[in-house]
Amino acid sequence: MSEQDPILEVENLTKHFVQNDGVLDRLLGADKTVKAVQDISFDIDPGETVGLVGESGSGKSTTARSILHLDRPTSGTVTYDGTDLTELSSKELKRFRKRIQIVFQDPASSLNRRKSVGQIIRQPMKVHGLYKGERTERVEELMEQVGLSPEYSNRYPHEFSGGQRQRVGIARALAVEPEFLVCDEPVSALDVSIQAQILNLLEELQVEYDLTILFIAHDLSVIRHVCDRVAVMYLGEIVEVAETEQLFSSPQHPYTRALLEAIPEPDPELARQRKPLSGEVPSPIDPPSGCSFHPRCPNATEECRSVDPDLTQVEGATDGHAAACIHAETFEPDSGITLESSMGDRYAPENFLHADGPGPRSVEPAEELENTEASE
Ligand SMILES: Nc1ncnc2c1ncn2[C@@H]1O[C@H](COP(=O)(O)OP(=O)(O)OP(=O)(O)O)[C@@H](O)[C@H]1O
Repeated sequence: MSEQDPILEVENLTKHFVQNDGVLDRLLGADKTVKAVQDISFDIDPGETVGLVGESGSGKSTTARSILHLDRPTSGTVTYDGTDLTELSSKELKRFRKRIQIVFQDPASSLNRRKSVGQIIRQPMKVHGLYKGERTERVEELMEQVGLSPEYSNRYPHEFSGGQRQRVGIARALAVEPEFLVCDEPVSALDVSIQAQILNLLEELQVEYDLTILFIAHDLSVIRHVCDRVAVMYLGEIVEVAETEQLFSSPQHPYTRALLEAIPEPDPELARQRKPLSGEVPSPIDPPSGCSFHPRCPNATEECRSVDPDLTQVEGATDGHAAACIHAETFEPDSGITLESSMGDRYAPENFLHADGPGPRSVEPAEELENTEASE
């Protein structure tokens, strides 16, 4: 880890949503509180890529939106480069957003279908009053950087494949030269054959733009080849943090172990030994007592029903490897799960690095469309 000050410091961040099922609930005061994010803390150093991983509903997107203040946090602070974002007015926040941009999961819904891709990429420059008189050239430059031919700038999102639309989403995020990129499941909606290309592209652009990245995913095998450090989220809480290789070689929290077990294993013998996690993430309206993972945990004891381990109290929580589990130290150091032997590791270096050549290439819309499957 770098010895510089963190660029982003998230401290005791909490985001609750108030939900009611209609007018009657409102009148009766029967509002429910969705505890989407519960008192989480973590730092990101300049130039680092930190992964946030967890099942659907664990609070990853809400964390991202709260960091960007697209949703105002209920409590806690988000400090970016020494500025407490919770203190900023809406106008100051708008100015600030030039520095932090987001790439969304689903490029089909996050791009305005009535605008050409050129207009879409140009929009953030207009909002922030940048590149006046040079916007057309900047759009062309960005399209080339993300591997799209500028001659297609007048085409509309539906004329592109899913992978190409995500390239447009990335160009839009980079249009104002941000320092920090939040990538919210940027490849989850894409066909597997396209995922490595987009991850490659992000890796190249990270170097070019000197970016710090918060990378959100539910798939640990994506995280492994993209991130320096990982925070694992369950039901609104961070349950384990570690440098990436450490997390994979000696996961400490039973939930992290379960996520590793969930990675597909082609060898039937090894697949049989896997113990996939049963059940679903409980409702954040009424989370379980004690350790919130205890109802699904294979190692849970009576104590886990009442004791709620606080990650921030665990040694190494800010600069090393820490897990919020009272039994963490009793587990074997090695999980025995080898991703290298698994087809689940489709992002292994030989597949991942420069899967589509040494640099971003210009792709004809039709060419990549042919390579994508019906899922798009
Ligand atoms: N605006 C909202 N109002 C009420 N509840 C919400 C709202 N946004 C999110 N939630 C709830 O908060 C919890 C966390 O959702 P969130 O989208 O952050 O999880 P996630 O880990 O990003 O999952 P996914 O990958 O499915 O998006 C979920 O139970 C979700 O239903």
